[in-house]
Amino acid sequence: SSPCDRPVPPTAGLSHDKWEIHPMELMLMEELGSGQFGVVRRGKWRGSIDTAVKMMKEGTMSEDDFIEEAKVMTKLQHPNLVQLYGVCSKHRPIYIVTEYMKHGSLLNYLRRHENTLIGNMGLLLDMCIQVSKGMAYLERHNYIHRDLAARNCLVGSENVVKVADFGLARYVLDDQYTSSGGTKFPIKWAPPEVLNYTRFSSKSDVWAYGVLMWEIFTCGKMPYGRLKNTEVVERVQRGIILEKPKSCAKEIYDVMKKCWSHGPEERPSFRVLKEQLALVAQSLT
Ligand SMILES: CN1CCN(C(=O)c2ccc(Nc3nc(-c4cccc(NC(=O)c5ccc(C(C)(C)C)cc5)c4)cn4ccnc34)cc2)CC1
Repeated sequence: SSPCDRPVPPTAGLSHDKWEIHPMELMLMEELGSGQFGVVRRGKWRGSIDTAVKMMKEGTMSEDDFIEEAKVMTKLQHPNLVQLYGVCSKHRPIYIVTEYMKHGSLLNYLRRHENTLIGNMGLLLDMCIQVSKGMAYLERHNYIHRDLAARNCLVGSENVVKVADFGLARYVLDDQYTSSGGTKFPIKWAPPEVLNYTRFSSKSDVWAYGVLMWEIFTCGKMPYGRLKNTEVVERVQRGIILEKPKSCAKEIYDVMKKCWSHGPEERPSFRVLKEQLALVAQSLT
């Protein structure tokens, strides 16, 4: 009988919680660092797969909501997104298991390699293009990052750059991070509509992407230098934008400026950004 005749047993797909990783299959190795969530360690999954394991400090995130969302996140797959392999949610702290990126955060990579990167506009532009591809994929899937920045991108072998921790911001419990008045809120990557109404969208990700481009072309400088958050909010609302980085071609700065259009609808989509940057890359070769 053809499959459509046979009733599907109600347990189909539930038994293999493919987003659930058995801790016995994970071998934890050296610490990679710690974020506001707790410790992140390198791991081996099923003996051979390199992973990064976030061990979520209790009380830092709404775990049940995240575990539910993880089922969706594991389905988001793209060469420029850090792949979520799954979660270990049957114990505390829960573990978030992703693919491993051996060169760490893009921000640290830019700062560490400033001398070799600063003159290599082609490589810096390629990093921007890689991020725009990952973000265009998220945009196509109506998935908003909410904290796109060089610190939340990672570098792997052969200068591959991937976007990490997309959507994770929604599960952070620390309201110093979640409320726009909080000390940990990423003010310098936020557009006017987020500063005023915390209205997140793929177009607010595009604003943050413009700041990320600025971080890449300054090899990891802090946007707006040492200005206080209140001073940055005031400038952004008055339409004052970041200056052109020294080693950045005018055509590239023109793209950044479009990302910082005051109204979200005036900003290009990631689909358009990706195409515009590919044209700029062609014109520079
Ligand atoms: C030669 N260098 C030596 C030093 N070095 C390293 O030690 C190093 C090497 C590889 C690293 N890789 C990874 N590191 C991490 C990592 C490490 C520390 C902290 C974090 N991030 C977090 O814990 C974190 C991320 C996002 C968030 C928000 C607020 C957005 C929700 C909160 C917390 C990630 C995650 N990864 C996912 C895939 N690969 C990695 C990290 C560091 C880099 C290479």
